[in-house]
Amino acid sequence: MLTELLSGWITHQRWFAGKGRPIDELGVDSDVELSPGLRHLIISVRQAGDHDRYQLLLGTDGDTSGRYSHARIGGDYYDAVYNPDLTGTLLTGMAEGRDLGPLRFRHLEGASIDTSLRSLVLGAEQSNTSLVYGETYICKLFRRLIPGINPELEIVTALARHGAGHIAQPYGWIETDLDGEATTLAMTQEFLATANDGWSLALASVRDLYASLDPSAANAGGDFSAEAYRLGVATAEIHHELAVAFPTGVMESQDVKQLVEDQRRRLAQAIAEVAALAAHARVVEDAYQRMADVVSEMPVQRVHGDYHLGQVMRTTTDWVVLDFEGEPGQPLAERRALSSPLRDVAGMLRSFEYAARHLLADNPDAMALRPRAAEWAALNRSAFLDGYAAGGGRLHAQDTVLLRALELSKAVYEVVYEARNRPTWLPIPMAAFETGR
Ligand SMILES: Nc1ncnc2c1ncn2[C@@H]1O[C@H](COP(=O)(O)OP(=O)(O)O)[C@@H](O)[C@H]1O
Ligand SMILES: O=P(O)(O)O[C@H]1O[C@H](CO)[C@@H](O[C@H]2O[C@H](CO)[C@@H](O)[C@H](O)[C@H]2O)[C@H](O)[C@H]1O
Repeated sequence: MLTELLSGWITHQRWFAGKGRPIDELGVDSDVELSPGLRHLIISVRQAGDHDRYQLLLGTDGDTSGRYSHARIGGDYYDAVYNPDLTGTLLTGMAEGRDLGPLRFRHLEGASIDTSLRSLVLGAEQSNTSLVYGETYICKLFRRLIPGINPELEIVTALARHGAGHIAQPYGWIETDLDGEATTLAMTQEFLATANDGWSLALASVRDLYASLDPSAANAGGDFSAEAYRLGVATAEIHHELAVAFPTGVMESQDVKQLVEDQRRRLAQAIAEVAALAAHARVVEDAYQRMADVVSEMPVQRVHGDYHLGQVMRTTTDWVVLDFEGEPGQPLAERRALSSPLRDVAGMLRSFEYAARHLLADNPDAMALRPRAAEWAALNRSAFLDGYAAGGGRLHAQDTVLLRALELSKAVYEVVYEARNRPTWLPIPMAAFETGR
């Protein structure tokens, strides 16, 4: 039976958020034939009181033995995102503004979409699945569905309307109604074919530093700091554009204290899930307390919300920011809430730490390289912050306290994320609580 096959298969998918917990029930909420051999499913997964919905493209043309055996779900079914003979229907639907049962395919006003292009699945570590059509479009299928308009679509279309730079142009989307709310299922954007993502560029620089005889991060051939500076400038500019396109506000002391309480609750939840974090609770608590004591007025606005080196791409001319979705797994209201732009700054600073430390794992010279890793992270941290200030980003004296608390808060989130998804990476965020910064 299809639901049994899906229960066995879904737990092995990178984007499945309920790993490690048994599935109590899996049901099909919506099943729409998009074209012969291709069905669009929305499924409900119930686990220990939690209810999550996911979408998938189900290939039913029986081609599971050969080309799509790697995507086999079971029986004659497979994950049809891998079949370019079938996925063209998504582009055609958006280009033509089709309605198929409960599914609505839409394009932006004036956008013309080339429907002849064939897709490939992007082979990235992802929470969603992206299809690249030719070298022109990227269509991201949001796997785990949260009722409401996806913040990515909301933000990118608003920024495009304001003529903002630093974004990949949006073309179209697919939506349906979930719990009575219009809910984004997929979104198509310009594919930046010649760009490199920040994570690979940063790792190339770290690799170069570790291999070089010159012990200084600034002198090594793959110095990243000029890019970190430009990224800081671009980040400040995108924050400015977000502040123009959406409402802004100032959080008063009382609300800051409430925010700190929320962070404390998240820390307690994280400790309940990852016991090793308990040993570091004091460091995090102290930083949160300082935030509650010192931060009296905090400017807030729409932000990226899950900003890291994997979310930014260097084109030949500039940095482009992707994936304005916020932290996957957080409730939509939280992801859309106004927040300090320094949350994004903190996210990127954490990412420099990740890049520096990632290549130490399994490295026989790890002990000797540790000071270089620290130097690389410090150099790029400071270049990014300089760029952020130069680009008009707000960074004042009291912000040091806020930034520290936000960095540790992000590290707490990362501990849970890694424990669930990549346990061997856990030491990277754990190290955040040991440094004396
Ligand atoms: N518009 C784009 N052009 C080129 N590559 C992209 C584009 N959007 C995403 N990517 C690639 O896909 C990766 C993951 O994209 P992202 O939007 O962060 O997905 P997810 O939400 O699943 O993490 C990026 O790191 C980048 O390599
Ligand atoms: O990009 P996503 O929206 O899927 O974000 C999630 O996955 C990220 C990893 O893919 C994760 O980011 C963490 O690992 C990165 C290196 O892979 C590192 O650069 C980031 O600083 C670190 O937070 C992100 O937290 C998670 O939400």
